[in-house]
Amino acid sequence: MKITVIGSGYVGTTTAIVLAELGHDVIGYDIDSCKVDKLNEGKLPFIEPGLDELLTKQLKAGRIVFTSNSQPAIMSSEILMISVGTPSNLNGGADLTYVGKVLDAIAMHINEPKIIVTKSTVPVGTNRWMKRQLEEKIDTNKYPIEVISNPEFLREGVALHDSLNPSRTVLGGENSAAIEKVKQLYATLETTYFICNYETAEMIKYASNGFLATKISFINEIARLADKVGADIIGVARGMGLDPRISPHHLYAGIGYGGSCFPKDVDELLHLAQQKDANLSILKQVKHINDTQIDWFIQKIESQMNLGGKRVLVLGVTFKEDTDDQRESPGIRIIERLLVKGVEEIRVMDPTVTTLEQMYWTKGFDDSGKQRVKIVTEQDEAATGVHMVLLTTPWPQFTNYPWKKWANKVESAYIFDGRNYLNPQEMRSNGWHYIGVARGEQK
Ligand SMILES: NC(=O)c1ccc[n+]([C@@H]2O[C@H](COP(=O)([O-])OP(=O)(O)OC[C@H]3O[C@@H](n4cnc5c(N)ncnc54)[C@H](O)[C@@H]3O)[C@@H](O)[C@H]2O)c1
Ligand SMILES: O=c1ccn([C@@H]2O[C@H](COP(=O)(O)OP(=O)(O)O[C@H]3O[C@H](CO)[C@@H](O)[C@H](O)[C@H]3O)[C@@H](O)[C@H]2O)c(=O)[nH]1
Repeated sequence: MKITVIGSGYVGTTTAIVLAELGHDVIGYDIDSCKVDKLNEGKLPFIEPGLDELLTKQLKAGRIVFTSNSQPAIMSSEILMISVGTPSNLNGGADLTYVGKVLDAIAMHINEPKIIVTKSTVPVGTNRWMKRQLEEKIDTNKYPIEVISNPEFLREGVALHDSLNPSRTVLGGENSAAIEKVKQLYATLETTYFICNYETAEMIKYASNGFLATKISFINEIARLADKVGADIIGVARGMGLDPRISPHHLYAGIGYGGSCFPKDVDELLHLAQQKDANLSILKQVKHINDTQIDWFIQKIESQMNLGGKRVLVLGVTFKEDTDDQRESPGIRIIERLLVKGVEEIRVMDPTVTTLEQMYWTKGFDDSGKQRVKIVTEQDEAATGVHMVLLTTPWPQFTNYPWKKWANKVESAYIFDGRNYLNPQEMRSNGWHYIGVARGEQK
């Protein structure tokens, strides 16, 4: 089948490449011509393990091409899959500007009947609204259109695995022929289809993210108590997770969830609840716990030493490992907090960052603040003279860092492991004072 994937970001690029891998003819369309040029040269505009090899393979096979020209992108395919961003508005609701622009482009270039598939995460009610918008803009007697909601559940860092092995394929819509056609896109994948109406499909996506965020905030709150009573939160989560009704997944305590999805999707759910006069009291708490988990971690550091005037090595600025995505990253939030606390110098190590310009600042720190931040790429001298090391992203590389050697070069050998990633015994035997998130230190 011929498909145009609109938006070549993390989701759109992955989806386009995977659809090509499934044997379809794919056009990736994005308004960002730099991104498009890169992709046509076989270079990914972001880091996602395994995806670059597949991109090269599919470009060579001629099954995929990228364009920033909307006209051929829309005219060439019967199926148009939307995967543009839906970031948060200031009021917490999702911003549908990009989706609206796509609808305008479709209306402008429509030349045949089309099925519009919504992969972007859009608020409940949006697919129905999209259909109405298109029906207003297009002569649907001449060019009938159908809209199908097909929310995406991939995780960054393992996007290829998740796309090739979907936990489920949710299809929301009103036209069974169009739903059948979308099912054919995935015919060679093993998946369970869940067919429902628009609102149910949209709600499944938000409720799934809300629930996963709830698991994380739940375990983080339990960690705060575990920390006071000397229980090891890793053991607690493992023991809980042995019950298949609980499961061990998304039950790792740390410095809170980040990324472009959980924070924004929890906000949108809360926004919708407010509009509809419903009280999502659990999710309010989930957000609150996540927002304050970094305060809790900073307090833990300050219970050991003052931050003012200290030199700190921060390991990790991406919101999780195996991605270069820093959106809503807890590591960045910690750096911003350290600057406010008056640390003298912050050294940052992250496998995806080599210059300060690559850091995704959120609070608009002035240059004097940023002057206290240095990107370090060489392991050897990274820890020389620092008062503490903070691990903020669980990059596998960090376990192999020269911890023993570093312990002899630091001003004081304190490691605060915000992801419970390192082995406390090993770190202690390497000469470090190890403090994790509720790792069973006796009070
Ligand atoms: N990132 C994830 O892990 C993930 C997973 C599941 C669902 N989602 C959802 O998928 C959507 C996309 O997320 P993302 O992380 O890929 O976003 P992204 O910001 O990485 O990519 C969005 C892309 O859309 C392009 N774009 C914007 N307006 C356009 C237009 N009018 N025409 C064509 N292209 C346009 C942008 O240039 C950008 O390249 C969001 O709704 C998100 O919530 C994301
Ligand atoms: O037990 C856990 C699991 C995750 N995290 C953190 O939570 C955030 C999100 O992690 P993860 O869910 O692995 O990554 P995302 O790529 O944001 O994927 C989520 O958001 C996507 C966008 O909606 C969905 O498609 C996915 O199903 C959903 O897992 C990251 O900061 C993680 O470090 C924890 O703190 N503890």
